Amino acid sequence: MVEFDYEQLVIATQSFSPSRLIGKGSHGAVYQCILQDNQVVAVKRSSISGVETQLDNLKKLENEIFILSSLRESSHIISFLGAAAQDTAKNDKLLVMELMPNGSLHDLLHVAATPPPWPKRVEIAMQIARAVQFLHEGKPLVIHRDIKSANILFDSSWTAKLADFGLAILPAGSLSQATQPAGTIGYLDPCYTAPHKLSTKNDVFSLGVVFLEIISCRKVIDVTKAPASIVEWAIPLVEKQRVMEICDPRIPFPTYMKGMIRRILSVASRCLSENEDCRPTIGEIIMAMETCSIERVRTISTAWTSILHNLILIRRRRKMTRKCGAIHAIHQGDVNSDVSRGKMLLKDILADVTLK
Ligand SMILES: Nc1ncnc2c1ncn2[C@@H]1O[C@H](COP(=O)(O)OP(=O)(O)OP(=O)(O)O)[C@@H](O)[C@H]1O
Repeated sequence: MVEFDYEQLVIATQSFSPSRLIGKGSHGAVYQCILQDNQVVAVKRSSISGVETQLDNLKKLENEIFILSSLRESSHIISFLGAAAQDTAKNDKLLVMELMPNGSLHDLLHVAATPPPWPKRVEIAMQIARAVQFLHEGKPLVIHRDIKSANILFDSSWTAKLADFGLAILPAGSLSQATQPAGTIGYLDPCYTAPHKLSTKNDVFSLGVVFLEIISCRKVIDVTKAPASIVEWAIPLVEKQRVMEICDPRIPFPTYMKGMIRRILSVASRCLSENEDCRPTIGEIIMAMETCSIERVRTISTAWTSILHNLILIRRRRKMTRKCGAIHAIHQGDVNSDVSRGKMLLKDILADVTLK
């Protein structure tokens, strides 16, 4: 793990100046930081209010540093660049990570003026599923415990990456047996009621909620609506096959995407099953989503092949008609016809025949 110099980071964030503040969460604040080599990164510092909460926040940040430093590089997980510790007794720590300049999925869905187009939504859903697959199928196995749209951030090329590993846990570690359930209301698995109920299916539940949020653009808890919970609202509609009512009505729906959206909603409803054993594993989720995109590509490529085939046929027919016209002209000895052109076309025909 790269150890940064704490004092250098203080200078590079202009002493955690409000002008460098990107955002604040319940446990920490993130600042834009310009390193000596002019690289622009993000630095997370734990919140420093109240002695007890300060310790809690520091523990959460230390946990995030520990988890991120145990992971390999992944294109779907925020890149960890290193950490810094204050060398005096003040016990302050900093996490250095890649800067995600395009905000969060939460803001894209609920704050941005223009809703994301359907193909982009499908792409984002796939990228998040891949992030979870990396955690659940990788070594070490990691359970994130706080998958939500606010923790999915976009890099400069609008690739979605999973961030905020403050609550993440390595189930193989001794800590996991004692760790109390945690997460965010609206995304938290109702089955996760005691430490021993920790499982990858907790993340699968949260992923299902995020899928519903991407397709509907509805907030996960919206007290102005009945039912307020996105899960209670959407699942009965999926069960009654009224899936189109869940889709965000603000932008036109391309017909060719219908199958894929249906598939995502059906996967979401399985992720949200009350019985954890009925929920799919992340491998099954990816397989279901990939099968559908392969089917889509196949449909599109079949359509393209038939369009190209028809174009070739039309061109051939036109060419043949012109050639026959020329032969006819030569045979008839029509003085008005361009005999030399006819001869040239005849040469073409002979060349064609030779080639065939
Ligand atoms: N690498 C990053 N690049 C840009 N912005 C980031 C980055 N990491 C976090 N942020 C933003 O900083 C803010 C606070 O970050 P974060 O949510 O991780 O803090 P937290 O206190 O751990 O969160 P929570 O309230 O979920 O516990 C959020 O608005 C988030 O979008």
